[in-house]
Amino acid sequence: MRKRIGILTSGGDCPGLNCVIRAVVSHATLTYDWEVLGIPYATQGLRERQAIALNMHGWDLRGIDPLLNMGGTILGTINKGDTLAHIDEMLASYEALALDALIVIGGDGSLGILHELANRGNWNLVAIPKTIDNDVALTERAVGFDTAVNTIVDALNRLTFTAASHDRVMIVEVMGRSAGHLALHAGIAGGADVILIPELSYTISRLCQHIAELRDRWQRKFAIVVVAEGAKLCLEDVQENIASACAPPKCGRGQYIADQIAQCSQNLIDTRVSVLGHIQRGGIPSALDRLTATVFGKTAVDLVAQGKFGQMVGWQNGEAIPVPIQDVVAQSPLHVNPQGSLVQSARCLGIYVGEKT
Ligand SMILES: Nc1ncnc2c1ncn2[C@@H]1O[C@H](COP(=O)(O)OP(=O)(O)O)[C@@H](O)[C@H]1O
Ligand SMILES: O=P(O)(O)OC[C@H]1O[C@](O)(COP(=O)(O)O)[C@@H](O)[C@@H]1O
Ligand SMILES: [Mg+2]
Repeated sequence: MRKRIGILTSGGDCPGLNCVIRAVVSHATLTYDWEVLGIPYATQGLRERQAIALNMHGWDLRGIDPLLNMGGTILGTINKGDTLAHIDEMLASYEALALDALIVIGGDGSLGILHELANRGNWNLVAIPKTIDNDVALTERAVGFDTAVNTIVDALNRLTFTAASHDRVMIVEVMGRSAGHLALHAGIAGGADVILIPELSYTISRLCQHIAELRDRWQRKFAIVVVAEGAKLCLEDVQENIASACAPPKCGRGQYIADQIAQCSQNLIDTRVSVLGHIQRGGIPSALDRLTATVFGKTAVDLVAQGKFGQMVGWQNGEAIPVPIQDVVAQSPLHVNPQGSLVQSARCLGIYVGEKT
């Protein structure tokens, strides 16, 4: 009998999701002649028993396939809601939709939720990692990360020239509440002077000293500071700043750092803050994200064909390979290695990346 598979996107959106959907539908249809149902809004759509028939030519515009380079997800997604409260409805939907398997595209949080559901319902689940945070374990790539890094680097390129023209310290706040991969990759590639990430706490005095040194020792009158939204102060600074009017989490990390730099320099240093926000989640997927999405989508369909369930498609040593979802969930979120090559290279280039651990 003709197989029927479901596909959904879950968690924060990112560029490249539509490219995964495109690959899954194309391969499932062309190679296996399966029926593919798109489930809108992740677990919410599942709970409401919604499904849209996806076929290879349903979205053609004069032969153009917009899914290759369109940001976001045509299926919609959610990153909030009490999944456990509606577990029975979701389990019943999988049965009612008569799915032979479900392919889910999600980050660390979504995979945890869907893995739990799959266990309870005995579902045939295959997962594909996506996240701009790049914090999914057991894979060297996740869809969306490369595009987000490029978006930040583009912003840093622009900000560098205006910072230099006005001798300003430009503070750029980027996403990453618990993992600093995005800030670290984009900061190094974009020529930042300071990169502050959740994994390596920083002190205000060392930060200000670094900025002062750039000016006094190297005659660099401007500076670029990249700060992850979850960057952490050293414990002693946290105590000292507890009563401050603008201390995280009361105000954003970027503004807090700008205020501290202004204070350290008796307002001699002019600062400006750019919070990149959801700009980092938008845009046309990069070539690398399109390639990753395509290979991941194709491999997920093959895993379904081989009956290899409970697996996530991971990227290791240049190849897409299956890794058990339960191991991924147990080891996620994946943090920056404080002793890793990126942190060491940044330090050797004179970038302040927080205190040594
Ligand atoms: N289907 C869902 N239903 C409810 N909450 C969800 C769902 N998917 C994700 N979330 C919430 O959103 C957060 C981010 O999801 P995640 O899959 O990690 O996305 P991202 O790719 O943005 O990292 C999770 O930690 C979880 O709290
Ligand atoms: O879209 P929202 O709900 O504002 O979420 C913002 C968060 O989503 C992300 O882009 C993706 O990560 P999460 O796994 O936390 O959803 C984070 O970098 C950011 O902190
Ligand atoms: Mg996540």
